Amino acid sequence: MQILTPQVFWAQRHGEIFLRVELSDASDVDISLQGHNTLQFRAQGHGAKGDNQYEFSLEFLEPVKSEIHQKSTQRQVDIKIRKRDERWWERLTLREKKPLFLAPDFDRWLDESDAEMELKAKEEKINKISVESRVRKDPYIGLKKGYLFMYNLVQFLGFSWIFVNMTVRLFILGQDSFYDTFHTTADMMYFCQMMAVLEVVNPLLGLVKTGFFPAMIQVAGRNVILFVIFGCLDEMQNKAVVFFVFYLWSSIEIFRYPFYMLACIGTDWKLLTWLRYSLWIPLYPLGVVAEAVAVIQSLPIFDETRLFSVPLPSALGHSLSFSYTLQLYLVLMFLGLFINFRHLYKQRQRRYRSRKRKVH
Ligand SMILES: CCCCCCCCCCCCC[C@@H](O)CC(=O)SCCNC(=O)CCNC(=O)[C@H](O)C(C)(C)COP(=O)(O)OP(=O)(O)OC[C@H]1O[C@@H](n2cnc3c(N)ncnc32)[C@H](O)[C@@H]1OP(=O)(O)O
Repeated sequence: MQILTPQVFWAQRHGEIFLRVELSDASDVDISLQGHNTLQFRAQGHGAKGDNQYEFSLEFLEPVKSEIHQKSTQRQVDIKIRKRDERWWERLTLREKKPLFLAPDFDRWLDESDAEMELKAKEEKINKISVESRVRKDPYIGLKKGYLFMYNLVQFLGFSWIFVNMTVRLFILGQDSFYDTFHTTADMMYFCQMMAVLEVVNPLLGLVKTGFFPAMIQVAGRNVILFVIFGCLDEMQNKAVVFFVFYLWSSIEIFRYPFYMLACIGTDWKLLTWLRYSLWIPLYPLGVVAEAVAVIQSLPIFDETRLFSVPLPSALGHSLSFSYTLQLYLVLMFLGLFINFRHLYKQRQRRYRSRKRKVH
């Protein structure tokens, strides 16, 4: 019987070689590896020269792994071989001159960059599945999401009430509304800012990805202004600065909390996301300036009332006014502004960089 060579088509990926042997109804298929890189193929089948014994040998460019996957169908024999080192080969065979029976398999053919993209897509899919399965493993995920959703909803309603109340009063009373902001909205602001302490607790419990430090600066900074400067000094409560501080705080929160609520249910509204990650740019410095004005206005009042002053030994004078602590706090405020401004800038970059990557 005449021994012939079948037509063989090939393609590669970074880790594998695919061979397609054009032999129908193949039987007695014998595929073996000699050394680390020479494949021997022998089979009985129907090829270009009819029913015959067909065989070929291929000496690969680089070593391959010993296990060979083979599948014979009515039309062809498919062979998959793993490369020993996962890298792109510039050709299939050690000899530069390609054997006549060998041709590219255009059904499977990819050039190096396309194969890399395919590899990356596969890796991303595997990562996504492993992240999803990790997430699915958390039995309390529903409870955590439910708690966060409710927390954000309550804060959203609280700050919306303050914002709407102040806006309506501004339209009706004009500038006069500045002076009784505290008396009309303080109870709700106390409630919202006390609840906001949870924003420091949540990252500690691993419920949100927020940094603990930025959240602490934010909550502690506002609560000093609300509970110490406005809350403890009656003289501060009817000043116009209360209006500006409360208005600036609530202007961001009526967008930030609904943004978080949507995040809890896996939804994202482009405009809301943009507002959450952009409004702080003018509002944050304005807020810090308004808070600084409130602190400066309170200094003479603390000096006069001696509230929170620290008694000193008589040799050093009467007592140390709390206004000195507040002067130090003023410096800390601008340091806090810098830290949180940088944090928010990074969050914005991260959000828009990762979104751009998802689009392409
Ligand atoms: C006595 C000691 C005193 C020490 C302090 C001294 C310094 C004081 C200086 C204080 C200056 C304060 C000035 C300030 O009060 C002025 C104003 O506020 S003016 C108004 C403008 N303000 C703002 O715009 C700031 C608003 N606040 C914030 O943005 C946050 O509080 C802040 C911590 C600053 C940043 O937020 P965060 O880090 O959380 O960023 P993200 O929104 O991107 O969230 C990160 C990821 O976590 C998820 N997340 C966060 N929280 C929740 C939640 N409640 N529910 C659900 N999910 C949440 C969020 O979705 C993000 O997830 P992902 O990355 O998957 O998108």
